[in-house]
Amino acid sequence: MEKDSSFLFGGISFNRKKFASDFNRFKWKNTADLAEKLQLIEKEHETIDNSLEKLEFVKNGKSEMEDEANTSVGKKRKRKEKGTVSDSVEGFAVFKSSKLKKEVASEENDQSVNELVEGKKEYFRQLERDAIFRKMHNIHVSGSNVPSPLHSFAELRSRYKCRSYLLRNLAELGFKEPTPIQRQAIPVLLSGRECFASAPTGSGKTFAFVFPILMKLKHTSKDGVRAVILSPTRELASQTTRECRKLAKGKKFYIRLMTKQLAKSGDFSKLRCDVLVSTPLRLKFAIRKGKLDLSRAEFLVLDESDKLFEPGMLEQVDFVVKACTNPSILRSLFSATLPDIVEERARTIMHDAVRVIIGRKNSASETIKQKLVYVGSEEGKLLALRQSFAESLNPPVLVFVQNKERAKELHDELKLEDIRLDVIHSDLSQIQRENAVDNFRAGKTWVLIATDVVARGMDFKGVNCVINYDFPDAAAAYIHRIGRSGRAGRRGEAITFYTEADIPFLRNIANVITSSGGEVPEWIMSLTKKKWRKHRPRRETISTQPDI
Ligand SMILES: Nc1ncnc2c1ncn2[C@@H]1O[C@H](COP(=O)(O)OP(=O)(O)OP(=O)(O)O)[C@@H](O)[C@H]1O
Repeated sequence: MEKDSSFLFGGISFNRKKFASDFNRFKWKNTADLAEKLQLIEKEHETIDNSLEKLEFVKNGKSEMEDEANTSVGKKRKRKEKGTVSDSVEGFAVFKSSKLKKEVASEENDQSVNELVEGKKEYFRQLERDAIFRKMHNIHVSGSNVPSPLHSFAELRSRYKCRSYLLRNLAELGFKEPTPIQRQAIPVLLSGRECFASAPTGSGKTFAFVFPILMKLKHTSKDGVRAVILSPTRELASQTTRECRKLAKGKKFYIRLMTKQLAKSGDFSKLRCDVLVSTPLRLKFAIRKGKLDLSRAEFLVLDESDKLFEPGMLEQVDFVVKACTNPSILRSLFSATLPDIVEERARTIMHDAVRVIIGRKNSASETIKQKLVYVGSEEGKLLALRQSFAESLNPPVLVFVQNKERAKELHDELKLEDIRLDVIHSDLSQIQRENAVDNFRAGKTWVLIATDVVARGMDFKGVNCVINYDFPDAAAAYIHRIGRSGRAGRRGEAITFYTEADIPFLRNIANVITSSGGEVPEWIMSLTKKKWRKHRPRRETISTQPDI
């Protein structure tokens, strides 16, 4: 396990007045400013180092700071998320200002004390470097002893002895730099720590959990399942399996998708499986029916964890979690939206987990231009959609509706037009759903009408525009739907139609828009925020055809 750590100052409060000079030293505005501060800090180390050597607690080999920090770990979590002065740097300022004034012990030094002092000095430098680096990449962490973030993929070899095949595969995929979530979540998992992670849509969370699994597995399974990844939909499970295979290319890992056939096949006693990707229901079925044994699983990932914790899925997830009985299993939760309630629930099953948040929690990707469009009525929506297609259809476009009935209606309404159109919803067969996804991916379909079955996790490259034909039923649904566009740093667009029925919930979406840098009219911001449960109003039919 790694030695690097930043928990020491996790909970020390910071008096800005008292330590104004220290505070100003760490008050930065931009990346260039940060680099300058880094240099400044390096210079100041000499003075600090000299003083450090004289401290009694260092001589005694006992870290008073650790004790001090341990008493208040977690207190600053809220403040951390706001992205104020980075935690360890802040703590360092406190330490520097208070400890240096303390009594100084005798000048006698022996070699072991020197070594200890050297170790401490390097440790502080590392804390500062980590804090600054995290600040630059908008990474917020909490938890004890958080491993240093990755500066490059090459570091995976020097720090973790990463196998060449993995680095080769990353290069073949065209990945030059780790994304912020990969920079922090990969070291956390590789250090054997459990993890809650939240990062914007399209920011590379899949590889952030797949990579450490493949690295840790090393050899192919002789029997049993070694890693389990749960996804809320079949489409996402299938995509994750494919991504996992891409990264494992050249290595004979057994990476399996729990299909209906496999779930029904019965005898899992001889199953060799390194990574098993499944929806919770299929896995529960397989455990029950086929006596699939997960007792040796070393990893459990709950992808789109907030969705998995919703009623309806929670019971199945709970069943799977309980079936993974290996006491040293590493569990991790990933999602672009991670409500506090999910974290609280998850904490009950996790041990000493590290929390990694990229940017602001529960916000949309900043690369998406978001627009709200008033359409008055259902009829108005159809007119607005036709008009937008006529004026500026820029495929691929995803159109989200409230339910499968409405998906069918809108498809029927538009299918005779000169647009390559398709539809996906849960009433279609597995093959039909797969074809719809494949054709959209391949560019054969220009416009895909969809329910929320493809709202989460699906990585359709280059979706130019997401249209919320029907207003989403929650802020999280909005963030995930529009996140099918603007992925991996690309630009995207999201248009949300709203009618009178949706106005009470407009402010919630407006907040998401403003928190990701967008603008909304003043009158919307002055609406009161309505606490929403699922907003699924009864809507008039889309169909303009007379009933026969
Ligand atoms: N380091 C990287 N450099 C460049 N592209 C990357 C990198 N890591 C992942 N990607 C690409 O970014 C895209 C989005 O990744 P991914 O699907 O993992 O996002 P996500 O964060 O899981 O999104 P969502 O919240 O919607 O599930 C994918 O096409 C993936 O191949």
